[in-house]
Amino acid sequence: MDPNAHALLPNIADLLLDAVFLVDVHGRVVYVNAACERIFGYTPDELIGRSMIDFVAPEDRARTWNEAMQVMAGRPRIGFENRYIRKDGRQVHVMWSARWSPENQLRIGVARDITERKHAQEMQAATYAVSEAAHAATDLGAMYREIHRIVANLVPLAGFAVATCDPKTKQLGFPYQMDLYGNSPIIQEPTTRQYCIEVICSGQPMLLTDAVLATPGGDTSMPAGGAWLVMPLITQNETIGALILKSLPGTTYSDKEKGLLQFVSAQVATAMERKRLSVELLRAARHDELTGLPNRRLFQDRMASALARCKRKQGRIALLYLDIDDFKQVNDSLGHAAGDVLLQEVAQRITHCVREEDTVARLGGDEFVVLLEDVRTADDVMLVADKIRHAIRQPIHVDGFALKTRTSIGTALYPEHGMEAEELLKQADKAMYLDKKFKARTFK
Ligand SMILES: Nc1nc2c(ncn2[C@@H]2O[C@H](COP(=O)(O)OP(=O)(O)OP(=O)(O)O)[C@@H](O)[C@H]2O)c(=O)[nH]1
Repeated sequence: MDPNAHALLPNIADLLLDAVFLVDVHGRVVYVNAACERIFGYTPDELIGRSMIDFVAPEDRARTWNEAMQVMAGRPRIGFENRYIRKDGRQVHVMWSARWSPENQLRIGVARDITERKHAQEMQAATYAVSEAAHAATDLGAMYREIHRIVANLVPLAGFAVATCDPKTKQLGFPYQMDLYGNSPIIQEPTTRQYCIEVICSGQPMLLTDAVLATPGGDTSMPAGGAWLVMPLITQNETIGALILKSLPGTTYSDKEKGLLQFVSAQVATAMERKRLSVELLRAARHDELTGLPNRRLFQDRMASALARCKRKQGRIALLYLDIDDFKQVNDSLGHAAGDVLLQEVAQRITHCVREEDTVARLGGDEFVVLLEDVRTADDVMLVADKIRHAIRQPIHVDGFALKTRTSIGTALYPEHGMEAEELLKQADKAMYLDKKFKARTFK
């Protein structure tokens, strides 16, 4: 090569947009071009003589070391990607082209800053992950946990909370809040509520740079400091809540991170609304609208599961079939709305007479059914039936009238009266009919 041209090489290297490194056999930097400072934030003086691996993000060190060994063994490589920590603490993604120079005993590496591309990929991956979470999560709780995981993969996160606005009451609640170690709660609800309302009203994110939202005494495992970022959850039609992110101690969120989080929040808002709708639809399909009780379909599912459990464990269950006596008269004399109130009150009273694990369902009209789990004797079933009869017999106040209501109840036990749901239901219905007929005859 012309010696003049040779002398120009360092100038040429400094004009390159990619960073050029020469690293010796011990892994120490011996030369860098000007682009290194732009990409890594360190001046050549700050890099030369230092060990290259010290600048690599800790999570990538092992595979970077491995890659360096491969290159030094004479296997040149184009396309190895890893992350470095810039002087300002931010992460930079680079793609390498590297080879070993045996005559100089130096590793020659050219590094391209691919942070922007990675950022775009991250956004795409986050969109996909959020939409996947909305589909895969069985309920809203599972979805919040998954969103926490996705956000923690995108930005450094010490804690995460979700604030949601109830679509009916417009009340703000915190259905999810968790720190790095799985502790909850992490926020002071009254203070956080004020900030969230502000964010929801303005539709603008808010960055709080001290511990204003933290629970007093909470999070003692970490030094104080760090920032709180409150991001509005905006759908096409409205703001449905906020995401609350707590940064790692002593750090805050950069504008770039805020931009990424704003994008992710929009995806999360859409996914949350979709999930909420599907949860509501599922609930509506399995519950009675008037009383909020399980409907026939959900009752059948519960019955099937209870029977399966019983068959496995030789257990016993009972069915109570209830029908309000002369309910038609309430409708006819006081109107349908009054009849509705009576049905709602009856539903409540039956529910209060049984245990939480039992199921009270409305089959339609004035007919209810109770599935009692873990029944010991037939006498126990009679006791529950009497308790319900007594509860319903107490006056029910509707439209200024104290209505005296009675109910007919028929019972059936598994395994005595049948092995399958249908048989048991038929048997309980028949017994209820006999109860009603007996009372009618007695009354006459
Ligand atoms: N208010 C109200 N009434 C309903 C609803 N669904 C069904 N009904 C009415 O409930 C009544 C059911 O009456 P029945 O069970 O046939 O008759 P009953 O007066 O209770 O007589 P017995 O069962 O023989 O004691 C009918 O008048 C239906 O129109 C509802 O959601 N709300």
